[in-house]
Amino acid sequence: MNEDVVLQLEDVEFRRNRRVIITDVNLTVRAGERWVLFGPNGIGKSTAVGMLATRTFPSEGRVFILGHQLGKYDVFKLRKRIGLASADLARQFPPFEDPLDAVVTGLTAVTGRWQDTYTDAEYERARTLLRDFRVGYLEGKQMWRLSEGERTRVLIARALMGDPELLIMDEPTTGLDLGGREQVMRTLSRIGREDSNRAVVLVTHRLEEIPAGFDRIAIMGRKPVSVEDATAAPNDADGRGDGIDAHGNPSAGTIVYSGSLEEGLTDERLTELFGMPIEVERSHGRWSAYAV
Ligand SMILES: Nc1ncnc2c1ncn2[C@@H]1O[C@H](COP(=O)(O)OP(=O)(O)OP(=O)(O)O)[C@@H](O)[C@H]1O
Repeated sequence: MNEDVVLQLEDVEFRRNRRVIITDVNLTVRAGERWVLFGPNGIGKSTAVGMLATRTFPSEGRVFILGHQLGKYDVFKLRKRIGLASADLARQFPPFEDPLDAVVTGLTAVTGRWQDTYTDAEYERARTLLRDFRVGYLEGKQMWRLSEGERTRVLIARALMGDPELLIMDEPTTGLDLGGREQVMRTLSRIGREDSNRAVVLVTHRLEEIPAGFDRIAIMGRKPVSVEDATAAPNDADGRGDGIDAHGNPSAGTIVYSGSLEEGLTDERLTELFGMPIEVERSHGRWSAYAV
């Protein structure tokens, strides 16, 4: 595989309880690229991220991360090279963990300090990161007491702790107030524009939260259900039950577009994706979209 390929998903499918959640997912992310993974609620973005972060395995297809095939290489080694900020990860911290420890353990990718030890310099870096996100005052507190916004900032600081080759952020601005969101956006824009080989994947369902420097997008939508697999819905003129499979589940999510952000975010594509007329706008370098 080409050396600068950081992530490669080949015909990936993920199934649970007889339901196909995502299918036919193909994506290549190279060193230094900044990607947005975009799509409506429940389409499978976090499911895909679970694989990119080595937390779940595909039911079909192959996932390569930093040159290694998922399932055929030690995930603990891989995790040390990946920075992750996600709500799933946030739930894994022991409730009484000191936020400073939650950040410094980003180096070893464990949740919950146990027998691992860190140097003074590493702790100093963790403190600096906390201060960068204006939550230096959280040192000595307990994770379970943090507000959602504080927890988010701790998570991003942790994701950056190991200077990772691959940075994955799943909805990093969830729960933040306006000031907090804009502050995280500033940091993400800095990461987006930094001159480095770091590959970054940012998951969002809000166009307003695409930071500067992110110039590629993978858009997830529903794969059309084949006529044989569709369930007839009572008021459905063509008797297909749009987007509902034979078990009554929504049809699988897939990547319907990947490439340049500017070419991807069109009125037509979002109108089709959300099933209503949408107009996309861009001002002050930021994107937004409204139903018209
Ligand atoms: N382990 C699982 N078992 C069964 N169903 C699952 C599992 N994980 C996810 N799902 C289902 O798969 C679908 C996709 O979920 P996922 O969280 O990946 O979507 P998402 O695009 O991240 O959504 P959101 O934008 O709302 O966070 C949902 O319908 C969810 O209920």
